[in-house]
Amino acid sequence: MTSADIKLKRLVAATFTPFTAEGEINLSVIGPYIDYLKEKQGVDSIFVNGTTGESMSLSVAERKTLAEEWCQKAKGKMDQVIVHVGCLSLKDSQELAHHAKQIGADGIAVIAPSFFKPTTSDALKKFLGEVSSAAPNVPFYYYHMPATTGVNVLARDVLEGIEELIPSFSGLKFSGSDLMDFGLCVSYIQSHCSALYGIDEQLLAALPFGAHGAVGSTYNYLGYHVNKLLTAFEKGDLFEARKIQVLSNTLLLLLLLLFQTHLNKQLMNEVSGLCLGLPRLPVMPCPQDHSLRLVKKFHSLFTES
Ligand SMILES: CC(=O)N[C@@H]([C@@H](O)[C@H](O)[C@H](O)CO)[C@@H](O)CC(=O)C(=O)O
Repeated sequence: MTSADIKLKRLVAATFTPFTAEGEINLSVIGPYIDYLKEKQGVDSIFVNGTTGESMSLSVAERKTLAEEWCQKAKGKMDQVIVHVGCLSLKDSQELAHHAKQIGADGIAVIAPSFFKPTTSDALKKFLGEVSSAAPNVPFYYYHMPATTGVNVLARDVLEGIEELIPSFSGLKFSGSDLMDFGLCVSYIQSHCSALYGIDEQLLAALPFGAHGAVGSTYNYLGYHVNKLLTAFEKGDLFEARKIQVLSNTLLLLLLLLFQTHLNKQLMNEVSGLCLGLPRLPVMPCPQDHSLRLVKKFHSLFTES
């Protein structure tokens, strides 16, 4: 049995891209980062070069180098590495998809292009199909994120008939707040496919709709706690599950009030002790007073209780 036969479930950390002080990608942190996720957060799968990983600010060459390192260092440690290969250019996406296949990625994910936007589900499906044709046997995930891409096509319309176009279709990462659409996607997909929810602050609401797991940035530093939320939900202990969701949302409320990718990354730097560096422009570095407030909140909620 290969990892491709194993359904993607539970928590998947959307990883940050480590940068050096000079703003170059920093491969040396990736090994320790994977160990940290596994040992301290109980996270067994990763989603690399996504939104949290600032993929759209990386060159194709950087994305390849990073994907290679993540896959190599994750071998024998992580269950699955999903490489996001979506780009504005179909050619770039195909090149990354083909590369992901060569390096043995467990899956690829593709977000809708957001400059020239597909305006119909058919146009979007055609784009996704063309990307997957560059890596035909690699499990394929559609990455739905309408608020960020501005592509307001219902996910269930994208999924309709997708297996004919993409035989390797394996599921979707749904980073949208329309739970009706999400629920319909869950009921539509085949049993070997995964529906992964991507708005961390609403995870508990997505579980009764049938989410098989979740992909998100906060599982980098809250994985340990959110794993307990999943277990509580599975046991039917909604009181405990709600308690954990509210605790994590109390932190996220502050994060969202001040939100920018920079803060999220800074929080991960502080909590994990890893040196992931600053984000890349146009994302600005985190003002120190914000980061101090956030770290204080994190400790008061999660380490002092
Ligand atoms: C807009 C955004 O960054 N969304 C995050 C969430 O995990 C998000 O950070 C979290 O829900 C806090 O708002 C993920 O959906 C993104 C993600 O999984 C990725 O990095 O590809």
